[in-house]
Amino acid sequence: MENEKLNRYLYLLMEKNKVMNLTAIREKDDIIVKHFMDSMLLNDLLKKEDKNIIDIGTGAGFPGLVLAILNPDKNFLLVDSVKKKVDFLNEVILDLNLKNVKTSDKRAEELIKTNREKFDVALARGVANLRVILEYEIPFLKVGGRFLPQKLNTSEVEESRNALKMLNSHIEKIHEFKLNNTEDRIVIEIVKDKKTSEKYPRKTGIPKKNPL
Ligand SMILES: C[S@@+](CC[C@H](N)C(=O)[O-])C[C@H]1O[C@@H](n2cnc3c(N)ncnc32)[C@H](O)[C@@H]1O
Repeated sequence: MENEKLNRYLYLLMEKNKVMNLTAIREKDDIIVKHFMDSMLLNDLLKKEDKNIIDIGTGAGFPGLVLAILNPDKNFLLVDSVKKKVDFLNEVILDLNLKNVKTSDKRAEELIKTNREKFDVALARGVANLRVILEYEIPFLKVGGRFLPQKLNTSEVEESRNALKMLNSHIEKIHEFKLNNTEDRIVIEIVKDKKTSEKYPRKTGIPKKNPL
């Protein structure tokens, strides 16, 4: 059942990619490894009690839509500020009859106004530097919630110390994976310790222009 849905999603992605630039990765086997398997690395890090999950800058649905298919008992909000990408996500959600996924084409800095401290888990893959995505994501988390950004290595961790402090969060663990038994991948497990000041995230564009 899940496999059928993942296959259909792969098919819809490849079809749409012929007419619009959803992903620069075009070969089927590469899409399976670099998008689908890479997203699945997160699955074992999700806990039974994680019910509400947000994926900011999801693009064509990675990692959020893959995880939503694998976890029909959890609610996912997939966010991307590019409307045509969200239109594609909505087509897939309708086609696969997914009941646990909602979408938004707002920027994170706008969407926060109605979604502050509502999520158990936040996700981001390939969206921006760790310092920047911390400011986008931590305000959406409940106290005790976890942000699980995917990165290729730990090079952005040191310069993110100030952002972690300002956002009352700490790194709990760095999880190391081998994608397809070859490429290194990491997931940084970040826990929110206390409420986030209402001044974060700052206005649209500022987190990226002038990171914490
Ligand atoms: C490089 S793509 C990565 C897409 C997907 N996560 C993946 O790994 O294939 C980054 C996406 O983040 C979106 N994005 C960047 N900043 C954003 C923000 N502040 N709010 C919402 N979406 C944002 C962009 O529109 C873009 O589609």
